[in-house]
Amino acid sequence: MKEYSRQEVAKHNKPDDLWVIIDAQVYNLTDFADAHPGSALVLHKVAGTDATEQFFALHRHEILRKYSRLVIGKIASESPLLSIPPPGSFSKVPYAESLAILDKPSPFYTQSHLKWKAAVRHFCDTVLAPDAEQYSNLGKIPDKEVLLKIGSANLHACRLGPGDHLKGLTLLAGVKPEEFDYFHEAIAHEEFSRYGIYCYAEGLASGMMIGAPPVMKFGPAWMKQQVLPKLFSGEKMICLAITEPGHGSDVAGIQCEAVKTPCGKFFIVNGTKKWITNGTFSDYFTTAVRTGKGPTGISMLLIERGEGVTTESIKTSGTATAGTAYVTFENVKVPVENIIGKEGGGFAVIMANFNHERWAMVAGACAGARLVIEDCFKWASQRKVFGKPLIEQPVIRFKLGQMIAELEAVQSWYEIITYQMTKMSYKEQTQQLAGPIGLLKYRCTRMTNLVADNAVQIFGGRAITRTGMGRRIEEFQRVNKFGAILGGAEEVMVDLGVRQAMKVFPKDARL
Ligand code: HEM
Repeated sequence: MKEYSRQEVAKHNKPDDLWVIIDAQVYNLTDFADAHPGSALVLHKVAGTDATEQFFALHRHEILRKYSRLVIGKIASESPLLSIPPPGSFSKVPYAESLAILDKPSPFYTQSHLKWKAAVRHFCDTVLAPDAEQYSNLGKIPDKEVLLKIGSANLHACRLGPGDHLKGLTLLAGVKPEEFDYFHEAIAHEEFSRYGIYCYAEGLASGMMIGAPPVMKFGPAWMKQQVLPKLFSGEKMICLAITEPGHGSDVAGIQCEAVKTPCGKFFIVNGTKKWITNGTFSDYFTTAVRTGKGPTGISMLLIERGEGVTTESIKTSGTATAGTAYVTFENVKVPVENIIGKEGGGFAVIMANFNHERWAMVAGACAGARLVIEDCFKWASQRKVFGKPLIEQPVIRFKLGQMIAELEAVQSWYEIITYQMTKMSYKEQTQQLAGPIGLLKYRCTRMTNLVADNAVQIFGGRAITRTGMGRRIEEFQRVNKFGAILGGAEEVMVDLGVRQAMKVFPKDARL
């Protein structure tokens, strides 16, 4: 790279000959100035000077990478201070990584988990990151190629937990299928949520994480053999269709009906489903239908996209990248073999499935909150107000500390529950962890609420601006409420936790 002295750069100080120094690199901005989103005027004012401080006060560092074509050289015998970590590396910002990952002793994480985390992060940094922002901003669903690459790395299957479905698969970092546990899975959820682009992460087949387990755990053999391989490869997509316009957390109120034909070979399905993640681009719908009256009248049915199935994109607070759909089933003919579990046994399937979904949501939410905290720490350290960095203000340190304390508390509880999952069968998890996971999810979304609130106050106006330095904060605070509603509303979660506890409350306990 060509080297210049600072005196040499200083000569290029006019609008038609405009160089600046940013972090020891020399940029020729002459032709760029008129296209500069912050105006040409501000660049004219710093022409020929070192504008490092002004730059970092107003831009995210990624912009330098994006506009690296403007670099014409470097300042002789100076090195850049900013180190852009290579793909797959961990952040050195305090609390930006969970404590266990940073070489602190942990009762849960082994070398296998750490090498897995590094490999999944490398995959996400190199395959997902370039796609993420572009697709999310356009409101497009993730590139099919990306979904296929996730399939080639067997990551779709890994996000569905440990189990027989991993047998014979080659996993990243040489992790053996038999050593893969819920901590490996949790790490995969964390990494997939690390972009601060919620709806993009949702679009990465998160519908599969909730739509495929009923097939895996309760589906008939033919369904597992024919459908699962297509899902794991990324060739086909599946989603979970439970909620309806009139019934959200109140699963017992489901109205979408499936009536058997006189020959007994088919169901005819009629009804609508709302807020179905990935529904706009799914090939299969794991659908809760009413086959009779009362709680035993609910069944789960695998419905393939075809005649009578229509999906419309719902305009949510996020973007269309998540594929959130309004689904209509109109006289859809479904073979009776497509029942998942027993006819009339849908309620149990739904309840068992919710645990895994809620737990995975906590993993993703913790990773998202961590990213926000990292951005806040960086911003508070580099942003100067009233003559000193924001972090010099006790009120800012309090807000940051509050966010960290809340996050680490939730993270610890979620790790303990993850450990319990590694020691329990799926049935035991359903019986014993539904209540604690419900309460954990509630605690988690209260934490993200506080993180969003504090982060907005730390970032100020930039937290309500979709582009620029606070873009991750803006997104986080805009979609934060998704977690408090999806997979069961906060109030329902708390109630579930207490009702489950009441079931095992000792009859002979007295004050
Ligand atoms: C390599 C040099 C530079 C590049 C490639 C660049 C690029 C950009 C881009 C892409 C934005 C839009 C940011 C966004 O909304 O995401 C922006 C905004 C801005 N830039 Fe630059 N810029 C450069 C240097 C500078 C310098 C040296 C200054 C000040 C002296 C400056 C001042 C601003 C201002 C004031 C804004 C508007 C910020 C806001 O809306 O909060 N830029 N720049």
